[in-house]
Amino acid sequence: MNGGPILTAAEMRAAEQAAFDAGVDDYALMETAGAAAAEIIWRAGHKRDALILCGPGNNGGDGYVIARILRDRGVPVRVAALGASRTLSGQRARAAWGGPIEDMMRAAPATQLVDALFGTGLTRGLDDAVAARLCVLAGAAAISHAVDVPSGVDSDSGAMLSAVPRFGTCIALGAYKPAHLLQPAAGRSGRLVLADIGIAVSSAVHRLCAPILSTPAADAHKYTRGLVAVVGGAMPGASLLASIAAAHSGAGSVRRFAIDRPIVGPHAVVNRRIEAPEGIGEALADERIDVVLVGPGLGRDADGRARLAAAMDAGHALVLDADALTLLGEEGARAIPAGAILTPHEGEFQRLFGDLPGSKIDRALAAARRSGAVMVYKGADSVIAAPDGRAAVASGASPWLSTAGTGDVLAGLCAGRLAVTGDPFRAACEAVWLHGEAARRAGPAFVADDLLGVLPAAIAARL
Ligand SMILES: NC(=O)C1=CN([C@@H]2O[C@H](COP(=O)(O)OP(=O)(O)OC[C@H]3O[C@@H](n4cnc5c(N)ncnc54)[C@H](O)[C@@H]3O)[C@@H](O)[C@H]2O)[C@@H](O)CC1
Ligand SMILES: [K+]
Repeated sequence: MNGGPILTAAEMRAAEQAAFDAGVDDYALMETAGAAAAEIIWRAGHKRDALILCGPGNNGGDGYVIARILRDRGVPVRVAALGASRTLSGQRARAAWGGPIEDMMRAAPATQLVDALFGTGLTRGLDDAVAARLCVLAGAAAISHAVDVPSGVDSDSGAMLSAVPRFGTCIALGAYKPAHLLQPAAGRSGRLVLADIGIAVSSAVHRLCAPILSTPAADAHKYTRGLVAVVGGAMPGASLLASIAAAHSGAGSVRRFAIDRPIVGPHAVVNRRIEAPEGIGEALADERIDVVLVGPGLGRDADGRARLAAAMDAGHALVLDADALTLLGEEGARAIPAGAILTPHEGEFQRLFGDLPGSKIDRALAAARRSGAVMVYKGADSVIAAPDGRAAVASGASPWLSTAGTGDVLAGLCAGRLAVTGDPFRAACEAVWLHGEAARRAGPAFVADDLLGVLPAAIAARL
């Protein structure tokens, strides 16, 4: 499930330094980076006229290398700079370009725009006039590329420090950076391409990619494939959605303990009506239960609180979602059993953990460490984080997922995959991927129920 390491600016600099220490020449690295980017730009634009914007640092240096290579291939290239080059490699690349250099504020637009103003070294937002000019030039181009990161985004957090135009493509140099996957910065590029610049990079934080799933063993039976219990409450629909998602996730068996007995839904989900919260503990006292999911449709009243307490006291692996997270956030101190999966959205996360510092990745990792649970910190850029420091960031989620009930489906998938794998981090990664894939297959304007029907196909694609 490792779709490529994600490095902060400091980690990237350390990886580059390790390469320099091993004898790699720093200008040679800039030539490699520029050549890799130029190849991607060439494939998209061929001989269409291009304007390359070059900043004062090494990102600008990459820009001069790109300009020279494209010019040598016959592309009509113009270069516009934002002041002088301040790094030795940048100065060398600028000299090797050797052509005219326009003032960025006066340069006319071109069919292709390449933004090599600032990369991982950006320390503050661009001046308003510069940011506005960048937006005009990018908006006027038919094809636009951001080199490493779009200028104006904070590489480590994905925050926008000044106005950032939308680019057709962002070329990540050597490794992904948090800004490539975290919002709002991630939303400023239509396409993300990773360019290999030949240096070794590694991180415990990576981009989420498609999982490899397996079919049940030949001698499997329903209990060896995982038994999920879903504790419902006030709102029947939510726990039913979660239960059916769990049943379609590969788990062997799903039981739902709720106040209602639904008249719809698959007969394969065993529904037991338990009106009094006291009955939950007894229903969960079955050692064959692998995972308990509680939260979707639970309710936040005393009844919901009692059901949550019974679920948490039962001693099974836990998935906590929705109302369970709100109740926990209100109670504050109640210990979350180790090995649980928590699926908070932004508001629930804040209530549980307060204002943690750093990027969404940093916050998810801190919450995982603090609670001992795997975090599925949801959103357009879901971050899955484990207490041991591993994290995965999902990108490209369908915006149609922002509809009622999709969180219940995700929670059910987490529970089902946890029952199958017994590994909370792996289960959470698989669940988030399956959820995104189901949404992609469901197309536009789906309702959460539609995800259920496409889950088997999403799983089939990964067997
Ligand atoms: N370190 C290396 O050897 C390599 C770096 N590469 C490129 O270099 C980039 C990082 O280079 P740098 O560290 O030089 O950083 P940048 O090129 O992002 O720019 C840093 C420079 O801009 C100034 N600056 C920062 N924010 C500013 C603002 N808002 N307005 C005006 N000036 C501002 C800084 O004082 C510094 O001089 C990467 O993103 C990548 O594109 C690649 O060439 C691969 C090799
Ligand atoms: K850039």
